[in-house]
Amino acid sequence: MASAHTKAILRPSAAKAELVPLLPSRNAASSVSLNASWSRSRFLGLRLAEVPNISALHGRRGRRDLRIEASAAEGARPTVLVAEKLGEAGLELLRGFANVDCSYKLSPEELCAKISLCDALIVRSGTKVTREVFEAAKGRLKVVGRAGVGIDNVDLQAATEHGCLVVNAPTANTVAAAEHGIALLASMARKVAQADASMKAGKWQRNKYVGVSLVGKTLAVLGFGKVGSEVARRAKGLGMHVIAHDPYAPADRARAIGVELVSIDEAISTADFISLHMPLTPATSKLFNDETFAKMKKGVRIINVARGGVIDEDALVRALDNGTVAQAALDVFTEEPPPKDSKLVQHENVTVTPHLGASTVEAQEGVAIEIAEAVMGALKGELAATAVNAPMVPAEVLSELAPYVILAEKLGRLAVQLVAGGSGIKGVKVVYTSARDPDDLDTRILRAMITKGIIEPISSVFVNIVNADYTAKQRGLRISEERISHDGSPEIPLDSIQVHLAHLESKFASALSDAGDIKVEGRVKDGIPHLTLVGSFSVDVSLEGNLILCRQVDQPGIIGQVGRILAENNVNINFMSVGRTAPGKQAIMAIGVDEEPNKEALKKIGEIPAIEEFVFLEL
Ligand SMILES: NC(=O)C1=CN([C@@H]2O[C@H](COP(=O)(O)OP(=O)(O)OC[C@H]3O[C@@H](n4cnc5c(N)ncnc54)[C@H](O)[C@@H]3O)[C@@H](O)[C@H]2O)C=CC1
Ligand SMILES: O=C(O)C(=O)COP(=O)(O)O
Repeated sequence: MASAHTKAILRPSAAKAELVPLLPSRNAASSVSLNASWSRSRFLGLRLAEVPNISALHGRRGRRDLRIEASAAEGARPTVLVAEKLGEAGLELLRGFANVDCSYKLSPEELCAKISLCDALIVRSGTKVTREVFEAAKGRLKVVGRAGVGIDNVDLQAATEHGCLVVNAPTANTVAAAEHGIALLASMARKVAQADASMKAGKWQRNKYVGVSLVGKTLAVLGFGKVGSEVARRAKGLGMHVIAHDPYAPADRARAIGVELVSIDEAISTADFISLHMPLTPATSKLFNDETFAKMKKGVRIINVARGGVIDEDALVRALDNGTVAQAALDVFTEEPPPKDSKLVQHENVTVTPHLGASTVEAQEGVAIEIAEAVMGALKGELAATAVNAPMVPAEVLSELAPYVILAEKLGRLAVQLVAGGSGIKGVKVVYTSARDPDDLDTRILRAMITKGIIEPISSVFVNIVNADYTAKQRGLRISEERISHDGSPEIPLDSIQVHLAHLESKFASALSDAGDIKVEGRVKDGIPHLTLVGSFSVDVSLEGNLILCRQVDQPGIIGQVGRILAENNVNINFMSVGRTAPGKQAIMAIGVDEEPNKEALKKIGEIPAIEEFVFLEL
């Protein structure tokens, strides 16, 4: 923590002064979420552990949160709780790396009781990973792996607030789900399940089970993502006319398959068959209700292999009873398993399967391997390609930004240590100077690190790339970003990063800019982060070890006096630079030191007559 002295208000006791907490209290409720998005799973991910010091981004809280990486390195294995059946190939991979506890069918209470002993949790759709689970984890749970696509059973907001990464396995069961959709489509049209049950009951009812043909019929695919587009492709092979509705799907992908993207009203009012393939979100919950059924073509047939909650099930029963919907084929239900006396399940025009979309041998092996790799990667400090609640930055971008990531955190740490007691930080402005096109510079990871640098020294929360934006918002910390274009080479991502803390008193008055902000600026030189500006004084000191900033009247001998005091206390100087306004006027001396000087040494530096103020800062 910073210590600060000024000649005017020299307070030796301030050598370990507490910094002012950010406002409002960190317990304040907030509804902010960090870029959680369903479509994120399509982006490339980061491999944090491959970049020096970047693993600190994930799950670090001082020494305690280095635990997972340290434990992997030291042979103390992390513990992975597998709460639902997972393919053997995935379990084998996990066992090579972690202690694997396969405990299926845990009650919510049992899950909460176990979770504080686990570093990772793997689930399918049958386990609700609620806020209570994250709270019960007491900070140990670092990653939740969803062995499948839908993450509506994981409280993403709570995961983000707890800095817990959520990863899924978004691709391995796509074909299985699409094939199941087609299986339900065909078997519903030909009443296969009903005819089968009738024969097994000893009957031979050829007239009762007359079906409808698929060829030439219109199928509306709602949700034209991975599964939806595979269903569309297969339905075209069956000779169907396929249209699709998806507000976010690219038109060229639809065109490539020969599918027309239409409005939801057009889709549901013209289709003979409707197949649902969107996620369950607040926007899609009960999207199919009395009103939507009323707009459908009479006798429409509906297939749902997505999520039960997308349909108002009572409304579907009414639509089946009044003939608006001729048939439905459902793999998913609002409540799973549905109540035994569910009218929907029992309805003679409804074909049901118990959430089997992903249940093929091949898909389950694939999903198990996909999620095991994602979870292991996350535990090693890598951010998986399938992270759902963290910004995705391609590996090559991350590797290029690596020294700037370190610089960003150090500038945040420096700036916050310059704040004088009494004033809470509210506004942070980050200014990036770069020759790059703004679209070609992803600053989210830098912003996360500046946030980490500002918040961690003054609080007990740990900040990582998952919860940085959330934590900042929760604490009332507004972080704005500005770009200044620069004439250098676009090969270099950034020329400089400036961190401004708005209108605060500083322990080191020289750190205030003309605008009255605490201002520090850094650059990367030969791959090493340097501090290059404090307030309006240019300095140049590598950001390693710790830092002493002194302001003095420019005159001979000061460097020698400070150097001698440090040497007498066995404090090694690793870098030194002096920035002055003009010869003989005020100067700032920035001294990089490997060790922390003791109070006595700091006091002696403060007593050098020419030194007007100084501050010791931990990097
Ligand atoms: N029954 C089962 O066992 C399985 C079910 N699923 C479910 O299938 C669904 C689709 O999975 P994927 O295709 O892998 O996901 P995806 O993310 O690739 O596709 C979902 C698509 O839905 C679209 N969408 C979002 N909101 C929409 C709205 N209001 N209207 C229309 N489209 C909207 C998105 O833009 C996206 O293109 C998910 O709900 C998933 O949980 C997936 C695999 C197996
Ligand atoms: O992947 C999905 O979204 C699924 O619905 C599959 O669920 P499951 O893993 O079979 O419980």
